[in-house]
Formats: sequence, structure tokens, C-alpha cells
Amino acid sequence: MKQRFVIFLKGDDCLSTIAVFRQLGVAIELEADCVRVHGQGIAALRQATDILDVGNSGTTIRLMMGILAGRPFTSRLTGDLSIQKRPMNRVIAPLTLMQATLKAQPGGLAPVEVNGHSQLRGIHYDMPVASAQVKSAILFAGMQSETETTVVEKEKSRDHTERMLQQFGGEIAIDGLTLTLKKQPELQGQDVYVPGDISSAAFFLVAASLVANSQVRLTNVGVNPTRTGILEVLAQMGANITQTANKTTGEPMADLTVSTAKLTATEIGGSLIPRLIDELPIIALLATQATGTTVIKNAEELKVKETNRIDTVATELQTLGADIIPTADGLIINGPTPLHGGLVSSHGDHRIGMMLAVAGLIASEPVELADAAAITVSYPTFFEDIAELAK
Ligand SMILES: O=C(O)C1=C[C@@H](OP(=O)(O)O)[C@@H](O)[C@H](O)C1
Ligand SMILES: C=C(OP(=O)(O)O)C(=O)O
Repeated sequence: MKQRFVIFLKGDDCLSTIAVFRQLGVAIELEADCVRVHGQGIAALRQATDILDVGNSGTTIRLMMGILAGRPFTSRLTGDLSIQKRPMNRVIAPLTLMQATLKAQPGGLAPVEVNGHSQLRGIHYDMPVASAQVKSAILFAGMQSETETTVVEKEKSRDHTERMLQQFGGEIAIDGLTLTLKKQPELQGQDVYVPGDISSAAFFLVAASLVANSQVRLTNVGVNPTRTGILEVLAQMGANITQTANKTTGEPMADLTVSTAKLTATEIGGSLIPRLIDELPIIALLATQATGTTVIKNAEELKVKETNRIDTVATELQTLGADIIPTADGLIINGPTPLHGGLVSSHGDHRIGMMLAVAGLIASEPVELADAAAITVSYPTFFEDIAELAK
């Protein structure tokens, strides 16, 4: 259990986030089974001398913009080539309304300069996209604002920020899709147990469902209901999964046991999409082996992830023989279709890389994966864990 905790904190995304906070003056110790953060409050953050590099993490760059918008100094933020293609205006627009000044490259791209404002103004904001990253950035700025901030979500997105704020003694009113918060009292340090990431568990849920005679037990998986869309889809498609809830003081957590099953096609769209957005590449692979036509719609957000995931999923799975058609807002997949081998690529996107590695487990010939190193962004020991299960 502890080992799993270490695995995820060693992902490149986590390490670059820690490096960014250290540059802002926060003392952080990376221990064998935990990260110890010596927080002094948001007001104690100090100006970094260098540009802050978030690596491949969209979550880090967008959430940091919300934090730094309220600090009375200038920060510069950038990331890798993929980050420099991802839209930042979705965060810049609301933070500008709150009185911060943010300057991006043409097209609203990183690098971004944040000129923070020590007296931010709260806003009422109807979110144009269902995005936990945008929501969290506004909440972090709202925590530092002189007047009240209200965010109205388009669809319910993951609520880890709201839960953690409450755990640290902060106050936020949650009424369906409407969130309201004021300037926060001093937050109190807490012990936080980080459950296993369901987005990483998803690759094993699908692998065990597809590989003949499998049974896999995944322990302490985070099952926050804003993240469990994949479990609902798997159940709908006929997967064999049992769930045992674990006692926890923070985020809900469960052990999941999954075994091979015969699957049928399904339709995925609407409010389910934000609850399984990062799982759609692996769900697409699952659908290639299900009987019937699976339709994924309302998922245009996939186009602005680490790659355009509608294109990369369709192209790479077509290379392996899948019957999969990209659409403007999703994918249409006909199954079951046997997959053959071939040379495919992650295109530098960890989730595409892991999906293709799982495809390799069910393909009739070898699958060669180019740029497999991208997987370390979220799951450095992915291949070791797959090899262990394949024994
Ligand atoms: O808040 C987060 O940590 C994330 C939110 C999601 O992005 P959006 O909320 O912008 O869709 C998700 O795709 C991303 O991988 C991580
Ligand atoms: C970590 C991810 O995304 P982001 O770069 O948006 O944080 C992800 O796709 O799982």
C-alpha cells in the first residue's frame, strides 16, 4: 500500500510541482513514503528568480496561475512542448476579471507571465467549459480575494480542491453546481492520505477485463464519485468488478477486484464525460473488444489534452486494426475487432502510451511502442507492474 503511494508521488508531474513550490520558497521534504510540506500560508510565497517550469502538467500550470494571481509580484510559468500548445485563456479570462494581469503568447499559450494583485476582486463566474483545473484556479484566487467569489460549473467536475480546502479548515459553500467562497481564515496543516489514482487503476481494470483468465485486485483506489465514471461504464458493458469500501478519513477509497468478462457496446456522453475524461483512451481500447457500436460524444475536451486524444487514439488503434472513427466530439467504435501487431507511438502522451501497452497484451503479434518514456509523467513503474501481473 505504501509502495503505491511512493510510486505516484514519484511521477514527473508530482516532482515538477514540488520543484515549483520550492522555487517559491516553500520547504518540502520528499521522504520514502510521504511528502512533508512546511506551509507558512499563501502570503509567505516569495517571488521566484527563474521561470517556473511545470514540465508536462496542465494541472500545475493552471492551478499555479490561480495561486500566483493574488501574490504581489511577477511570476513566469512555462512547461514542455505539449504544455506550450494547450489553451491558457480559459484560466487567464476569469483571473483577469479578478484584477490580476496575465500575459500569454499569441493564442493564449504558455509561457505566461502573471502580475499578481494583492487585492483581488471576487467574481461570479459561469464556467464555459467543464474543467476542474479552471474551477480550482478560480477558487485559489477567490481564497485571496477581498469580496466573495461564486463559480457555476457547466457539469460537475472532480472536487478534490473543495474537499481538501474543507479538510484544512477552509470554508466553501457547495450547492449543486454552484460554489461560493470568501477570503479564507488561516488554513491548518493536516495529514493527507493520497489514495491510489483511479486514472492509473483504469489501465488494469481494462487489461484484466480483456486478457483471458485474468483476475486482479487493486487496493486502496480513490473512488471519489466525481471520478468513478469508468466504473459505471465498465458495469454497463458487462465487466466483472466487485468493490469493497475501505475506512478512510479523507477521500473515499475501495479495493477493486476485476476478472475477464464478455463485453457489450455502450454510449458515453453528457455529464459522465468530466467524470471519466482521462480514462477515455483506455475505454476506447475496451470498446474495440465489445460487441456492437460504442459511441463516445460530448468529449471535445479530449482535443486539448497532452495530445489531441481523439486523433491519437483513433490513429494508433487503427494502426493495430481497430474499427474506430474519430468525430468532432468523440469516437465511434465497432467491435469486437481482433488487434494485430504494429509500430505505434505515445506521441509523448502518457495515457496514450499506457493504452497502447495494454493493447499489446491482447494483440495477436508484438506491438512496438515509440516514446514509451512519456509514461513516467504519471506512472514511472507501469511496465514493472504490468510484467508482475503477466507472470
Ligand atoms: O484537476 C485535475 O487534476 C485534472 C483535471 C482534468 O482536467 P480538466 O478539469 O481541465 O478537464 C484532467 O483531465 C486532468 O488530467 C487533471
Ligand atoms: C495529468 C494529466 O493532465 P494535465 O496535464 O492536464 O494535468 C492527465 O491527462 O492525466
